[in-house]
Order: sequence, then C-alpha cells, then structure tokens
Amino acid sequence: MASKVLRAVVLGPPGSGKGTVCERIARSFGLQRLSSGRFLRESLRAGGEVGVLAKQYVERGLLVPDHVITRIVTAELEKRQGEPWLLDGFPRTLGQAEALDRICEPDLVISLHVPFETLKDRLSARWVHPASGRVYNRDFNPPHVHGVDDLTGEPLVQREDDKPEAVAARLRKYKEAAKPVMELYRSRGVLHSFSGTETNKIWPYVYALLCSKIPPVHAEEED
Ligand SMILES: Nc1nc2c(ncn2[C@@H]2O[C@H](COP(=O)(O)OP(=O)(O)O)[C@@H](O)[C@H]2O)c(=O)[nH]1
Ligand SMILES: Nc1ncnc2c1ncn2[C@@H]1O[C@H](COP(=O)(O)OP(=O)(O)O)[C@@H](O)[C@H]1O
Repeated sequence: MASKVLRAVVLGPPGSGKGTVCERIARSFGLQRLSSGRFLRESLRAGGEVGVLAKQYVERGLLVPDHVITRIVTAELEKRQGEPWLLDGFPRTLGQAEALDRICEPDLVISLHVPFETLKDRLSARWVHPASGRVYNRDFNPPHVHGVDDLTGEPLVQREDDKPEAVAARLRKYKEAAKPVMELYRSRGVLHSFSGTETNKIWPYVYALLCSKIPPVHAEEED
C-alpha cells in the first residue's frame, strides 16, 4: 500500500454527487476536501476584485474564466504544500488541469457519470446552508426540519445556479470542457470512472478504490 501523500481529484458534472462523495471520502479516509465552488462562493461573499469578476459567471451558471478560478484554487493549494487533499470541482478545463500540474500532478482521479435527466432532477431539489456548505436534497437527504439547517437551525437556500434557467447551460458547458481533461488523466493511467444513478451504489466502489491507496480512518459508511 502506498505510503505517500495522496492528492486526489473528483470530476463530474454539476449534481453528479462530487460533494456528497467527497464528504464521505473525507470522513472515511481523513483527507481534507477542497471545493473550488466553495472557495469561489467565499470570494464572492468577501466582495474583493476576484469575487466581482467571478459573480456574473456563477450567477448565469457559466464556468468562471480559467485565470480567475486558477488564481483562487492555486492560492489555496499553495497554503497546503506537502499535505494530502481531495479536490472537488477543479480542474474543469484543460487549462486548469495544466495549471494544477504546475503545482502538483494528481495521483488519483475519480470521474462520476450520471445521466442528464437525473442531474436535472437532483439540482432542482438541492438546498444548501451557505455558511457551512452543507448540502441537502428534498428527496435524498432532507433536513430534519423543512428548509432549515440541521446543525445551526439557519435557513437553507437554493443556489441561483441550481434554478432551472441556469442548469441546462451548466451541464452543456461542463461536457464540452471536461472531455480533454478526462483524456489527459486517462492517458496518464490515473483516471477511474464510475457510472450510475445513485451515489449509494457508486460509493462502495469508490471506497474500495481508495482503500487500495490509503488506509481508512473509519470503517465503511453506508450513507
Ligand atoms: N436523489 C439523489 N440525490 C442525490 C444522490 N447523490 C447526491 N444527491 C443529491 O444531489 C444534489 C447534488 O449532489 P452534490 O454532491 O452537491 O453534487 P455536485 O454538484 O457534483 O457536488 C445534492 O442535493 C445531493 O444531496 C443520489 O444518489 N440520489
Ligand atoms: N473549476 C471551475 N472552473 C470554472 N468555474 C467553476 C469551477 N469550479 C466552480 N466554478 C463555478 O462555480 C459554480 C459552482 O460550482 P460547484 O460548487 O462546484 O457546483 P457544481 O458542481 O454544482 O457546479 C459553477 O457553476 C461555476 O460557475
């Protein structure tokens, strides 16, 4: 079993369960989850130069330009040199993958494949707690009390880019941009693809793959 520090990437269209799978990996294997969407939303809230640049894209469900998102994510990765991590939502374009390589080539890439109709349904049922990034789903993992975060009791919101107008555009853009990224990682032999309509069915395979790379800190979780 490898004893080196693991740097892993999780790829997949919006709604494919990257966040859900990353949370489970983080819990089971003690890896820190770094989410590009989360970093971006924090920059938006902070309202600095980068946040202002990015806002118009996020609100329309479009990919933020490479130089903007790369600046945000690489700054976070540079703070964590020598540490293991799990990157959620980055890279999404070949330019971003090349920028990541300049910092660190990922050891393992997990790619999630979920049918388009399933993605559309899931995104429109997703509600989030903005302050923590906790994600709920009306059907899959509803909060204990409707519309309210389980831990803080604060209200949940629907992200602007999960509203139906933004969803189809996001899914189209994702597909176009992701193809060369997957080809790059496939050619390096680090890409592992998982297909299905349910995260609970995909998860045991992802768990087994991770176990072949690093020891779990917690026994397998069913949900
Ligand atoms: N119905 C259903 N919803 C799921 C499943 N897996 C994740 N979700 C929900 O689908 C939405 C998108 O998942 P998320 O992990 O945020 O995906 P991401 O956009 O790829 O990070 C969230 O509301 C999740 O709670 C599943 O297997 N079935
Ligand atoms: N790597 C990235 N490149 C470009 N834009 C990004 C990237 N990561 C996040 N974004 C922007 O942030 C939004 C939210 O991303 P994220 O939280 O990862 O959610 P999702 O997986 O549902 O798209 C995206 O729709 C996009 O506008």
